[in-house]
Amino acid sequence: MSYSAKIGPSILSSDLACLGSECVRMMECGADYLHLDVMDGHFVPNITFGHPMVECLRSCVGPDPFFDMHMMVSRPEQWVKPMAAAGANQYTFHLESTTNAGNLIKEIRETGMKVGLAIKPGTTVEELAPWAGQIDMALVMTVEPGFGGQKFMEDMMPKVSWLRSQFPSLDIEVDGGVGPSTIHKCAEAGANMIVSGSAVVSSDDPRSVITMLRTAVSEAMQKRSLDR
Ligand SMILES: O=C(CO)[C@@H](O)[C@H](O)COP(=O)(O)O
Ligand SMILES: [Fe+2]
Repeated sequence: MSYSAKIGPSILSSDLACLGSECVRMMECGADYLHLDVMDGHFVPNITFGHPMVECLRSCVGPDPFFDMHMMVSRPEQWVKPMAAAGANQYTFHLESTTNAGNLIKEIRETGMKVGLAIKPGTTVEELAPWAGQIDMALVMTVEPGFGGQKFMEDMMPKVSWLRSQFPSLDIEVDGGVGPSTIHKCAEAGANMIVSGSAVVSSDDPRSVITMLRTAVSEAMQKRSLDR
């Protein structure tokens, strides 16, 4: 097993006027990485921020925190180089947003960033499967992308279980409505990278929530390895 349990707060739910200090706070509370949601108002019905903000966040937090860019945009090809230059570490694009995933994967790799591939709830995991050998991470959305604070879609868990059974060492991320009450489903299905927005950011004790989420994933991983 080459993957590990990692918790990445989504800062979309934080006070957007204080994004830099919110990123620092999340890292101080034990986050393993930061999940940055980029929305263009076209691929999804909401707008967030782009590479100039990412560049500012990078200067604010320093070189170490890993930035997982969740690119909810219609033309993901357009932002690969700007995001790499701004300090992004992983470029996670949506399979639904491109007609040439193979070329995009190559372009992302050429910048030195890692490659993430996301699917919306209506996209089957079989459509993602042909690319699984070429990516670093698969993101199974557990809400319709666009907004934080939505209800977790448990019916996405068979996608995660299937991916884990087919690709035992792939990083598998879940995103949307994940928190203490839904983490066990994700962990049992085999997700190891956990995005959590409102449950972490709005908590009075984000450190405890992050620790709880990581423990749930680690215990499920241990159980899977004993069962084998
Ligand atoms: O990409 C998205 C939404 O489109 C997510 O990253 C959410 O921002 C996560 O927030 P919660 O659902 O955990 O509150
Ligand atoms: Fe996201």
